[in-house]
Amino acid sequence: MYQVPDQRGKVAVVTGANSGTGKEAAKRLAGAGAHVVLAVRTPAKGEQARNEILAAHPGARVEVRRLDLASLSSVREFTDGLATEGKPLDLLLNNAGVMNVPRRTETDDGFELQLGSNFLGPFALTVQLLPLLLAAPAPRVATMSSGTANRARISFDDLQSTRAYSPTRAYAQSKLADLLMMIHLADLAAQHAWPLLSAGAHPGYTRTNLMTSGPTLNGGRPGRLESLLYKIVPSQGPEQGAEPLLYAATDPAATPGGYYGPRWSMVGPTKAAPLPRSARDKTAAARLWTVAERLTGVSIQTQRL
Ligand SMILES: NC(=O)c1ccc[n+]([C@@H]2O[C@H](COP(=O)([O-])OP(=O)(O)OC[C@H]3O[C@@H](n4cnc5c(N)ncnc54)[C@H](O)[C@@H]3O)[C@@H](O)[C@H]2O)c1
Repeated sequence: MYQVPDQRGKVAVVTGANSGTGKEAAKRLAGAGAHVVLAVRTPAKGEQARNEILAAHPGARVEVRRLDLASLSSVREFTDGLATEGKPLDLLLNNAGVMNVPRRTETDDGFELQLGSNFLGPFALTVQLLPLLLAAPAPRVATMSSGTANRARISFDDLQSTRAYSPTRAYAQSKLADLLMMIHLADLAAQHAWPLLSAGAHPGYTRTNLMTSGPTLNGGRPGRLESLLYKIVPSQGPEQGAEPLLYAATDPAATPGGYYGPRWSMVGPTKAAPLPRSARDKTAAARLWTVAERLTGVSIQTQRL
């Protein structure tokens, strides 16, 4: 089991912290002494997670705040709330995500739902939190991707899947976009000499709500083939699934632009997972960052850094 180093005195935001790997990461950070903000779409579910964390770690500092990554105004409300309080932010864990949404759906802002929730919302969140992150001595942004990013491509000519929608392709694209964001943020940190470390993770096949609330290999209800695959493909619990993300967020050996995977896939978490070839394309990373700035209206130039 990965031992999270002492986090006393640190403030952490974990998105999607009411379930799965997010709840586990929040629990482990709180157990290591961090003040953890559970950033959740449904506050009642966040309160339930908070109670569970407090039951495991009485006296832990855990608070619930509403954040809907599928809404830029909700992201703005969330970051404005933290900015008003002005506490430096040590850790941001971009964990939340939706997978294989069966039919093309749009966010409040007109983005394809998986791109919006998994990438554009987290992009706006990350950039808007930069002033608080850069006020901390050694801030980190850890971003959750997925093994599906390995076979993804960014369709710059149809980013929002308006011409053709495939649940799995749109999910994989959003997770590759997460990796490109992580890489470009690491490059920006180097360029600007920020002390910020940006690293990525993928959990490996993990038994969470993501796997049980509808998503399947074909984006519909699990068929016989999927049900069989779920039984035979090795999977793990959220306790293990959260570890690569926790490693990226807290381990002294994690490196800028590092990418960490599960132990059983023989690539980590103490060793970097191989970055998919498409995630090593720095031109694509810079291009996607510019597209995200245009789509969200959020950029580092408009932040007080
Ligand atoms: N479970 C796996 O096998 C697996 C594999 C690869 C990658 N992942 C990634 O791991 C991350 C965590 O997923 P999980 O497996 O714990 O599943 P999960 O469904 O338990 O957790 C996802 C969380 O994201 C939250 N979320 C979804 N949309 C949101 C929104 N618009 N605003 C705020 N929160 C939102 C959900 O409420 C939930 O708390 C995701 O990014 C997912 O893509 C999971």
